Amino acid sequence: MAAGRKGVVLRRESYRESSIKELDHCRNGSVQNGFHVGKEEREEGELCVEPGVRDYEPASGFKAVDGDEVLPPPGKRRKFSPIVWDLPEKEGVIPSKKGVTQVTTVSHSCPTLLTSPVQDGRLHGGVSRMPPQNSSCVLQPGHDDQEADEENNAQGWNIKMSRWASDGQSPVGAVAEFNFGKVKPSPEIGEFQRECSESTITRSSGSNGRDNSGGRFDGSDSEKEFPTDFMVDDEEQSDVGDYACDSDEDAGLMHPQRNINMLQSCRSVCEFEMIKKINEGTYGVVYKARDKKTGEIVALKKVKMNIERDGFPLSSLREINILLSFDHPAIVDVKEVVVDSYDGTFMVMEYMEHDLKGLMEAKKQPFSMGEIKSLMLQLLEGVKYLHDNWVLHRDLKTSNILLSDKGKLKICDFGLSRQFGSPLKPYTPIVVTLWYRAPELLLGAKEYSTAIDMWSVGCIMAEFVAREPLFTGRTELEQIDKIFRTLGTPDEKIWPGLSKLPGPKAKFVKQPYNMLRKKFPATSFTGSPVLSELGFDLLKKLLTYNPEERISAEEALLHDWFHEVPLPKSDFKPIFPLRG
Ligand SMILES: Nc1ncnc2c1ncn2[C@@H]1O[C@H](COP(=O)(O)OP(=O)(O)OP(=O)(O)O)[C@@H](O)[C@H]1O
Repeated sequence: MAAGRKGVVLRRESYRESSIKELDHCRNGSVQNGFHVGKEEREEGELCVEPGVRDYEPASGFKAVDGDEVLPPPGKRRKFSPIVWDLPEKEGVIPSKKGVTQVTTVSHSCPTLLTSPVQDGRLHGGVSRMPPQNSSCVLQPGHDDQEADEENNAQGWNIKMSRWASDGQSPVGAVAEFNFGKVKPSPEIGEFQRECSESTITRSSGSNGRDNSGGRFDGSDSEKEFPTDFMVDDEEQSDVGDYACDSDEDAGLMHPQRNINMLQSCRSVCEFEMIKKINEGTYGVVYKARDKKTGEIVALKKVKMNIERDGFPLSSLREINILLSFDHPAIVDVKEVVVDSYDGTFMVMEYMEHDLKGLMEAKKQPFSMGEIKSLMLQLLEGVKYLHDNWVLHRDLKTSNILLSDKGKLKICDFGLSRQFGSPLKPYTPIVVTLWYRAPELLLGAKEYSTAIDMWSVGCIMAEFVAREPLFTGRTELEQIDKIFRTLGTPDEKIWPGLSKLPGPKAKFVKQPYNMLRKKFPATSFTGSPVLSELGFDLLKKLLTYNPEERISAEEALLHDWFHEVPLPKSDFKPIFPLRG
C-alpha cells in the first residue's frame, strides 16, 4: 500500500461519549449551524453529532482492520464530528448494544437528523424526539433500492458498507421514511418571491419561539396532524430567529414527542433574495442569492425531495452533515441550513464564481502550467484533508470543483457519489461520472480505498492539461476499453489480484503498451501547456492500475513537479468569463 494511504475499513475501538447538547442548541435557537444531528440515547458506535466546535476526539483512536493503529491527524479541529466508522458485526444491519437497528429520521421543517431504535420493522418509542405516529412514517425493511440500502447507514456511515461495496454487502436494515405532506418541485425565482411575500407570520405574545413547553406534550397529542407549513412575513424577516407562531402546538413547530422547537434551528429562505438559478444537478437546484440581512452573496442549494419515496434524501443529509463538519480552504463551506414553507431545505454555501467544467468550456485561454499546478495543489490539499478525515469523496469530477474568480479552488457535492452506478437518473447521465471512475470500480472491486479518488484526480489533471476529458466512455465496458487502449491492458503482474475481480468477463482489448505519453507529448507546436517529465511522472502515478500502488494525496503533494519551474502560481488574475 502506498505510503500515506489510509486503510478505509475501520473499526472503532471506543470513543469518548460526547456531552448531549442538541436539545439546548435547539432551544437556544442558534442559527450558526442550523442543523444538528444527535440522539438522546446513544449506544456505542452510534452517530454522535453536535453543533459547535470540538476537538476531533476518539479517546483511544481508531484501528485499521489490519491492526495498524490509525490515529486521526493531530491538531485537526472540526466544527463537529459527524462520522462514525462502526463496522457492523454482521453485514445488513446496523447493530447496537441491544441488538436494535438504528434508523435515521429527518424532521420536516429543519433537517434535524434523529436516530431511533427499530425493532421488528417498527419504530419504537423511548426516544423523545420522534415524529408523531401519524406522520406517515413508513418503514421499509429490506428495501432493495441501492440508495435506500445506503441510506440505512447514513447515521452509522461506514465506507465498507457503502454502495462501493457490492450490492450483496449493502446493508438491508430498515429505513424510516417520513411523508411530510407537500413536496413541491424546485421553485423558480419568481416563486420564491411569491412564497415569501404572500406568506404571513403570526407571533406568539411573549414567546420568543423557543420551546417553552418544558416537554408539556404527551402522547395524546400524537394524533394531531403534523402541519408542514409555517409562515413568515417579509416584514418580520429582520427579526431573525425571534419569530414564533401563535401557539407552538398549533403551528406544528413542536413535535409532541420531541419537545423541540425545530423551527428555531433554521432560518427561513425568505431571508435571502434570490438572484439567479446557477445550475441544477441530480440532487438539488443551486441558486445565487443574497442574505438580506448581511448583504452577503451566497449559493443556496435546494435539496430535491425524493418524490417517489416522499422523503428527505438522506444522501443530502449526509452531504449537509459532512460539509457542516468540515473546515478547509479547499472544501466548500456550508454556513447553515435554511427552510421554506413547503418543506424545502436549502444549504447555504459560500458562493463560488465558477465550476471547473463550465469554466474550461467557456474559457478561451488554457490554464497556464503555473495555474494548473496551483489548482492541482489545492485539489490535492482538499483530497488529503478528506482522506485524513476518513472520507472518500467518490464523485470527484470537474463539475464538482468550484473556483473563485481569484483562483481559489473548493471541492463540492458530497454524499452524492453514492448514486454512482445506481440506475440512471434522468438529470445526470452516468457517463459523466463514469469518466472519472477508477478501474477497480469498473471491474467490480468490493474493497476499495482512497485510491479511487486519486484516480479521479489523475483524470482531472489530464483534463486541465488537455482541456478535454481523458476517458469518455458511454458505458462501463466502453470506459474500461478506453482506459486499456490508452494505458495498456493490465495483467496480474502489474496489478496483483486483478484476475480475482468480479468485473465484466468480457474479452477486453489486448493493448500491451502504455500510450499515455502520446496523448501528452513533451513538446507542443500549438503553444498549449506541455507536461514535463516530472509532470508526466505524477500523472502516471495517479493513473496507476494497482490501487495499492497508486500515489496518495499526501505523496502527490510532495511530488517534485510542484518544485519545478514554472512554479505554482499563487496570484491568479480574475478569471473570466464569469458565469452568465
Ligand atoms: N457553492 C457554490 N457556488 C457556486 N456554484 C455552485 C456551488 N455549489 C454548486 N454550484 C453549482 O451547481 C452545480 C451543481 O451542484 P452540485 O454538484 O452540488 O449539485 P448536484 O445536484 O449534487 O449535482 P450532480 O448532478 O453533479 O450530482 C455545480 O456543478 C456548480 O456549477
